[in-house]
Amino acid sequence: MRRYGKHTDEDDIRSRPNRKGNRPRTHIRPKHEDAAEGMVLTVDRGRLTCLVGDRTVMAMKARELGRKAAVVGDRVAIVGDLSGRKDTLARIVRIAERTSVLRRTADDDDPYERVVVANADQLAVVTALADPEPRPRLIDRCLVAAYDGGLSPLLVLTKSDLAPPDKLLELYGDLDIPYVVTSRAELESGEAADRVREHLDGRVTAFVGHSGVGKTTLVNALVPEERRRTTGHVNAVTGRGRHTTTSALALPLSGADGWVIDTPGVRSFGLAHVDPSRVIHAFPDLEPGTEGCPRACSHDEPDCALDAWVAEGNADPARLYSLRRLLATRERPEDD
Ligand SMILES: Nc1nc2c(ncn2[C@@H]2O[C@H](COP(=O)(O)OP(=O)(O)OP(=O)(O)O)[C@@H](O)[C@H]2O)c(=O)[nH]1
Ligand SMILES: [Zn+2]
Repeated sequence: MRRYGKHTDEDDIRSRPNRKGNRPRTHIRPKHEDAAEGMVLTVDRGRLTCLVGDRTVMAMKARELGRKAAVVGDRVAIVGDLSGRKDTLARIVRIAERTSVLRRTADDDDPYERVVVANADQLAVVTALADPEPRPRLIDRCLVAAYDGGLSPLLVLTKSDLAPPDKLLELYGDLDIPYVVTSRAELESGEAADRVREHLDGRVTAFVGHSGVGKTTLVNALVPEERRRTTGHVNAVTGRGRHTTTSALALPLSGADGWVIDTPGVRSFGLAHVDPSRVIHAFPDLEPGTEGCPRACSHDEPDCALDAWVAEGNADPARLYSLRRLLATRERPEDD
């Protein structure tokens, strides 16, 4: 587990202007040097379920954190009652700097981004090949969110017993995204879980998908039996029914080292927050070609230097085409 930058939050506090001219509060504020490290597993109405060592501890955010919200996957410093006993409530006093952030906006006009998951290494985009029909635009939007937030994408194509994956795979071929195709028979034999697991070992993977694609079925095959989720079933971690939570939920991977973060089914994935310059980091073969771009280039406009640079033979035109297709998902309405 990563160490915490001890002074991050204290520095914020110190630099805050002392408007009322009274005693600076920093002198009386405890530094919490004895705080334990934990990871946020789920959030429900301001209550955060955290893993501290091998204990599950309920906590709330300390007032000194201000408006900064802790989300699933956050590494936190936690003080107070860490016994994990019923009806105890610890306090989260620091949130460590995040290595990645999966963000979404409720829709494209919504200026407020929500961090859905912190510190995930990978985003598994689960898509059914049929029933429901694949929605490439939604996949593209998830990929943009992954690239923007610093997660590497993984495509999981389910229900190959109902339709072949070829067309969809062709669409993503130039993006070089790792993928797994699964069927009902492979789910039943355990082979589906085994093949997906190979991509998850040693990593924290957030799973997203439209409702009905088989995400729950798959996640259940990847986590210990007592952690499995079913509709209407009470969740072992939160003690609440599945439908009462809108938060993501981190679950330990069984049979390998890693975490599976299940997220609520998405219908849309707002991208108002996306910065094209962060997306292009995921295209290292194209990035050098942006040197001649105008400032704050969207890389999807007439002055973009990438066209000429690619035409000179510096990179594969198919890659630029794929990048543009992804970037364009930010400008079009979501459901088509
Ligand atoms: N034919 C077929 N059906 C599958 C497969 N995987 C899952 N299903 C079925 O698809 C339906 C939806 O699966 P869920 O796992 O509940 O889907 P979900 O993505 O979690 O959807 P929500 O629960 O609505 O979020 C269920 O009836 C599953 O049995 C598959 O590989 N092939
Ligand atoms: Zn450009």
